[in-house]
Amino acid sequence: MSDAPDRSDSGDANDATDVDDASEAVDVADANDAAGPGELGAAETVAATDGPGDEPESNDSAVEEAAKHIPSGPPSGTPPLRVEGLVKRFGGVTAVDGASFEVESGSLTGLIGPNGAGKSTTFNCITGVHEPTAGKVYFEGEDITGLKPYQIARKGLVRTFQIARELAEMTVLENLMLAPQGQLGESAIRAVTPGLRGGVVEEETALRERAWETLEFFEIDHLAHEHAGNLSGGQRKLLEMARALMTDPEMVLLDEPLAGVNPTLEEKLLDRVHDLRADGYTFLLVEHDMDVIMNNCERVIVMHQGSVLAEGTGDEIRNDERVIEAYLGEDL
Ligand SMILES: Nc1ncnc2c1ncn2[C@@H]1O[C@H](COP(=O)(O)OP(=O)(O)OP(=O)(O)O)[C@@H](O)[C@H]1O
Repeated sequence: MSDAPDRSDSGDANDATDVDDASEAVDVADANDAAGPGELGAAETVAATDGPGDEPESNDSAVEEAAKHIPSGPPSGTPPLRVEGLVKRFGGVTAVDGASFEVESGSLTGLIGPNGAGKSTTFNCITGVHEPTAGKVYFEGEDITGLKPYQIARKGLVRTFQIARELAEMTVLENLMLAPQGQLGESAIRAVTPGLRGGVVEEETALRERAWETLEFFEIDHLAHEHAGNLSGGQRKLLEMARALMTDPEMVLLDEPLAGVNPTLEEKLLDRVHDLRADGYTFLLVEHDMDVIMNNCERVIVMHQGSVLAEGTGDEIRNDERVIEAYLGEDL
């Protein structure tokens, strides 16, 4: 592993052979094992961009210029996410039982609750992994209930996914290059066009530049040619977030992004989240570490037994009798 990132694609052709498997993995119901929305339809993209001799058309000044635009940031406006009366039943188990809440634009909102409260199922219903039994999910005012994960991702609402086995066998750069064809946001394309071929640039080139910028933003560019499976737990988390950011989303859902991450990388990851948030991105964060939630989220939603028990600032939540009771004396 070299510290100086090699911007050529040194990954051999075999590295891309599992892409079809990765794409198929998206259909797996268990989100934790599934590849993220970023892989959909990406097979040709990788095949087309990873051949030997396919050197990136580097233009340092353009890349520097582009880096200033990362992240390019979404427009601000009304609450981007609204969940209304969400219900999800699995047979006789009611995992989510009428949850309703809003996430404000540009906020870092925490979603907490005791084990089994319904947080992950809510995430899965919002992002299309599960179809809700009842209720509605609105994104930017649009009803997205029941849409497929890739359709929701295309609208700018993405989540992080654990790096699946197939993706672990690919390099870090390839993982980012798996952003879906035609799904790179227009602002992402604009961000890499200044000075390049008079403004006419192929999406493939934009995708590569975007991948490098994103790696640099997360400070994992030195790992570009490393197989994802060789990364530490914390580096993987950075990669997972980098992959989510590749499509220039407006809102990112983070499901325990700090699990197993050492304090140094945890700080780096949170710093990046705050940077992105300052640029207008909206985050909804599920995290068991209360200190992380209380120190970083300006708003906290507490779920209990499938519905929303309380909402407020960290201090309000910490002192809410109902919340204290729900956690049965656990430290808040
Ligand atoms: N696929 C499923 N089939 C049956 N029951 C499920 C399924 N997924 C979740 N549940 C149940 O739904 C309830 C809510 O689970 P969920 O994972 O959403 O809670 P959570 O708040 O994310 O919990 P944790 O913090 O422990 O991850 C639990 O009782 C769980 O056992």
